[in-house]
Amino acid sequence: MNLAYVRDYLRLVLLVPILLSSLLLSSLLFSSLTLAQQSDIAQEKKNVSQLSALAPVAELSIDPQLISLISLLNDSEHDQVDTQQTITRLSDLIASYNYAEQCLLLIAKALTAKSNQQYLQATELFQSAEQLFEHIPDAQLSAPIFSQLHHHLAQLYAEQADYQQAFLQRREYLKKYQQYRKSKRQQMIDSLKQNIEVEKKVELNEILISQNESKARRIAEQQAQKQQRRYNFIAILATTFVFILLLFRQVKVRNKLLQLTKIDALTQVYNRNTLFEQGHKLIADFANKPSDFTVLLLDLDHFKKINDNFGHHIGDQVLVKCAQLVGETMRSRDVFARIGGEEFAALLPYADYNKAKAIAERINEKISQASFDYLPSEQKVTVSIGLASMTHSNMSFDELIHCADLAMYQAKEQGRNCVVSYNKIAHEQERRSQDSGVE
Ligand SMILES: Nc1nc2c(ncn2[C@@H]2O[C@H](COP(=O)(O)OP(=O)(O)OP(=O)(O)O)[C@@H](O)[C@H]2O)c(=O)[nH]1
Repeated sequence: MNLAYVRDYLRLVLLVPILLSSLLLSSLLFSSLTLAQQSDIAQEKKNVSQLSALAPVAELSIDPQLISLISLLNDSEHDQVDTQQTITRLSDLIASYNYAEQCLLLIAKALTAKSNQQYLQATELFQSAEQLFEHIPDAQLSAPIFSQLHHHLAQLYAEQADYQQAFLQRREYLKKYQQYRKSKRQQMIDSLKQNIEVEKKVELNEILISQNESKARRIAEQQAQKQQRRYNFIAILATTFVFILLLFRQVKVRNKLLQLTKIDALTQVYNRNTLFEQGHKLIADFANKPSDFTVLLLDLDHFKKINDNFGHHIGDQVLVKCAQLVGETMRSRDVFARIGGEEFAALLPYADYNKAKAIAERINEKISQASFDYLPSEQKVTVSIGLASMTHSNMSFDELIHCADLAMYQAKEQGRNCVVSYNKIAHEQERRSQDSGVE
């Protein structure tokens, strides 16, 4: 009991002189303040109280000049005159400053006072600055530029042997420092996350771009293929067209050649081959189905004289004209041909003797009465015609032609420009032979 009592007593005895000496020191320091400095502090306090009326919550903007001023002051080798001038200059802007800027200006002044070892004044300035903390967002206060206030206050309190306050300030400083580190770390994490997100987005964007490119390439390829198919189709179409054109041309040429083999080049009527071909065919048809069939053989009279007198080319024109005149007399089913030189033949199916004779006489009349522009008017062109009709179905075409030929020669003998029927000759011959037999 006694020992504890003695210990408490000693503590009290030690504490009282410490308190007394600190009070004495404070009063001495206080008295050393100049009147001007006191008025400064008063002004600062007034400004603080005025600004307290406003209460912005969002992070406050800070004049960059203040930031560089504080960092200069934190440099132990700073130019005091220069920094003092800056403080004075920036103090003029106090009316336009927000809480944070006000606070930093106070911190700057406090740092100046502290470096000038005006600890009491520095403490008061730091305290005034601290009062503004309630108007500044917590996140902003954890920044070293603000939180250093606690560090300096801790030093100043320790200097003034106010260890409790020093401890509290130190603790506050560490707390804010931790907060600041934490928020910085979080910021870094957020920034990394953001970077990762951005990278992901960039990657995704690149994938999308490459997908779009490959899609565009695919579309272009498809279009090129489509175009190629179109070209191929056009090429095939053009080739087919040309092929068909050539085929038609070929057919046309072939027909032309075929026609040339059938047609007489000068008179454009059938030639000898066609006549015999058609004649054999008609004879074969009539063998199955007997009907009237007559052949005319025509030979121009004294044609040699025409050639000799007027020239071969005039002879040719006479041949052409005569062929044309005979052609006009033919029926659609008749076959008319030039069998050589100035000799022609006509096949008249379904024509009996009388009908054929009428046709032959019509031909005779037409040619003899025709006018030939290139011949003198007195020059007449006549034709001798031999006529032979089928008398029985066993008669061959060659026989029929031969009979017509005989009749034609008879017509020549009778003085030309006439029609002679083989049937009549045969009949005459028969009658003569009968007469001679009777005699
Ligand atoms: N211009 C021309 N003359 C031809 C052609 N073919 C044959 N001749 C001529 O026809 C003439 C036939 O003469 P001929 O056989 O003596 O008969 P023709 O003078 O008509 O006397 P007839 O038949 O007895 O009336 C010949 O002079 C041939 O040269 C031809 O294509 N063109």
